[in-house]
Amino acid sequence: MVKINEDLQRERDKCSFNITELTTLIDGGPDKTEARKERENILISRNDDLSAIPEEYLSHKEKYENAVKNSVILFGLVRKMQEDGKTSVSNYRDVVSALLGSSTTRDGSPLGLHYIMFMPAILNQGSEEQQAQWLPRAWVSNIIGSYAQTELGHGTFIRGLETTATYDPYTQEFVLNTPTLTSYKWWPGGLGHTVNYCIVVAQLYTKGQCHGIHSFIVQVRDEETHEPLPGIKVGDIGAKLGLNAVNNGFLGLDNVRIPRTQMLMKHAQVLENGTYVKSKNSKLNYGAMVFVRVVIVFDMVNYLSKAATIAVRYSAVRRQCHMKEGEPETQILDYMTQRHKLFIAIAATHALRITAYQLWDTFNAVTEELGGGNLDRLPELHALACCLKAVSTADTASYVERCRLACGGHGYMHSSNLPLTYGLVTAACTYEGENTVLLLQTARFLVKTWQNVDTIKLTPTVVYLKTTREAGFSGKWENSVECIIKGFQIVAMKKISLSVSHMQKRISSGMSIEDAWNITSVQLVGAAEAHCRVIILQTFYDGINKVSNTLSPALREVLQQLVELYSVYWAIQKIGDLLQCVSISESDLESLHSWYENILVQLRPNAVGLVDAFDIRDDMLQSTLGAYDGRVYERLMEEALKSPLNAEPVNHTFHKYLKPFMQGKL
Ligand SMILES: CCCCCCCCCCCCCCCCCCCCCC(=O)SCCNC(=O)CCNC(=O)[C@H](O)C(C)(C)COP(=O)(O)OP(=O)(O)OC[C@H]1O[C@@H](n2cnc3c(N)ncnc32)[C@H](O)[C@@H]1OP(=O)(O)O
Ligand SMILES: Cc1cc2nc3c(=O)[nH]c(=O)nc-3n(C[C@H](O)[C@H](O)[C@H](O)COP(=O)(O)OP(=O)(O)OC[C@H]3O[C@@H](n4cnc5c(N)ncnc54)[C@H](O)[C@@H]3O)c2cc1C
Repeated sequence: MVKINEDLQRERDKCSFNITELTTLIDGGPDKTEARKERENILISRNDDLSAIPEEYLSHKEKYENAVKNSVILFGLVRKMQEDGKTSVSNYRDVVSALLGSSTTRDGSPLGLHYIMFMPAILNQGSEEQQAQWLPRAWVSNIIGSYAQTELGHGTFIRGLETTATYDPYTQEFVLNTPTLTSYKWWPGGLGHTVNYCIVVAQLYTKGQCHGIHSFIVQVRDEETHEPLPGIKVGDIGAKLGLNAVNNGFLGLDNVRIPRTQMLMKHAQVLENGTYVKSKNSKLNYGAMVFVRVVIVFDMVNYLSKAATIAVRYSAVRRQCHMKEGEPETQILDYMTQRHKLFIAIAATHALRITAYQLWDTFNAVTEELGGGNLDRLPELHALACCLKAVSTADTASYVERCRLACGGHGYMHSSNLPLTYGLVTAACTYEGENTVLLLQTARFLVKTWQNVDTIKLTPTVVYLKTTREAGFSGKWENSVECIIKGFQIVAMKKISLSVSHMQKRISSGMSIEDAWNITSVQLVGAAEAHCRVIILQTFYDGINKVSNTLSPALREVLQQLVELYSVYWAIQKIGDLLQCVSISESDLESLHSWYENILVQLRPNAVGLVDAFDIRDDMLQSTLGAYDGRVYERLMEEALKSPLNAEPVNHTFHKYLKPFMQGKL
């Protein structure tokens, strides 16, 4: 029996609520908790077979080779789960995300894109026949694919992609080319040396006309030998800030021919004679990106809960300085500044989780409507997915970095798992749509909505644009969560309204629409962010209220404290906006700060219980600082001893360089 650190045990003893009750709530029910644990048992059952060398000591090439070995073992387990009927499309998101978040794919997996984008793209954009042809083999990984959209010259502006797919009616084939250096595909995960197929996004030409970008299934390597096929130039793009096991690749195509049936044809088609049949909406071709933006929000929740668990447990174990002379050294968690750094990460994990589920439901509902030919809610889904992807990734990157800093020097160690975690989440600010660009997409939707606010039926997420303008809406400020949400609604409405009026003034004074948009775009990004904050705050508040009656009083109380903490934290962060838009007095401000301090005090005894409830086992957490038993110092030393430098008492460089240098001979 492993001894638990005494401080950590004391924290657990004083937790006021039932930790299992919260874990069950997070998972969505006892059956879901059980299923998750069973999946995790399966995932860690092969841990002994996985390479145990810490990744950070490996070369770029070794990292890749190690990642392939480990990923194959892990995804092999997923295949086994599929065969045993333990996975279905409905729980696939959880299965794959648990796997990608697991210890052995700590720095990403070269097989990830196959599950995250290759298969979803075929599901989303392939006709029924194409799905029947490709998915069965992809599902059991007989073929492995990637998603090749971004090029050396263009990532954001996908209408500007240069790769071409020209239809040849005589052979009924598409001929694919990357005619310039800037048209080389650049970034796709697993493309370097792992996958043998990929979705290539290219400009479609038929009968001499360009019809914009479409997706094609292209085989890049031989299924037996894995050699690149004729006309294919493929390789790894090199070392990156993080995700170094992902094997992101480049791809050049020189007159590569594929059958007509390998253009994904659910929404648009090219007939045998080369006739182009348009999609109902060209943006349906962007469906795979919308799906991934939705799952990224879930992914952020996983990483944030890990970082919070590591930093909170460590802060309970770590003692530094004396708050009062004569008393033992203080647990750093007792410093209010430390709680200020960490508790927001706990609250945000819950806020983002509830919002991610809501977004997932919207995505599924809209996808079903699209299937029936109803495209009405596509713009709202796109606007929602864009801003939630942007804000959840930016916030998570900043909270994870706070958690890392909150662990002092030890947070800088790879073995804490905080640097790698930061590397993973900060990548998400860029991939799948760079965050500023995505916020501008949401702003575009908000501007249009605002311009027609009195004439169109408003969808639920933007109804506040109208209600906030009704007489008496804001009322007198009081320090309550409801009032903060109303305050944020007014801020968002005013930011949108101001951006629109500034743009209109510029246009009236002779500026082009494009220039007016560009000059106003800093405000527009602020408006989109404010809108997103309204959505997260409201969804979190409603989500907790909805389940409140089903909870024990102790858990209800602590969850309400988290909702309060999240709201007050953001009210203080955005106090300038509130002061500008809402009548809030100096004394309101003072009591807002006192309220915040009170919640930090109230939450203190439950901090460790709250992160324990995330129920992340040590095998998944992989952190010297965050393990359940709190043996922080022992683990740090154990990990240090794994450094290859410690394998020999004297390194050969002493004799070769240091000694001659010290003797003045070099
Ligand atoms: C089998 C089950 C499987 C289950 C699997 C389970 C999975 C398990 C999960 C496990 C966890 C894993 C976590 C993830 C890890 C990720 C790994 C890393 C992956 C990274 C991959 C990548 O990184 S892959 C590349 C992504 N690369 C972009 O992301 C480019 C951004 N760039 C744009 O996306 C466009 O370029 C941009 C800006 C919109 C302008 O596009 P554009 O120029 O064509 O459009 P305009 O701006 O002119 O807009 C014209 C009108 O189109 C409207 N509109 C635009 N887009 C629309 C849309 N999508 N839907 C609807 N409407 C749309 C717009 O709102 C306008 O509407 P309106 O006219 O009415 O105002
Ligand atoms: C780790 C990682 C994995 C990836 N995986 C894949 C993959 O599997 N498949 C794939 O196809 N791609 C992948 N990508 C590529 C990714 O999708 C792009 O990098 C991303 O879409 C951003 O595009 P960009 O690099 O062209 O940035 P740019 O668009 O060049 O952005 C640079 C700057 O310009 C600004 N900017 C650009 N356009 C505008 C505008 N219209 N208005 C205002 N500002 C603007 C941006 O805000 C940013 O500050 C990956 C990227 C990373 C980092």
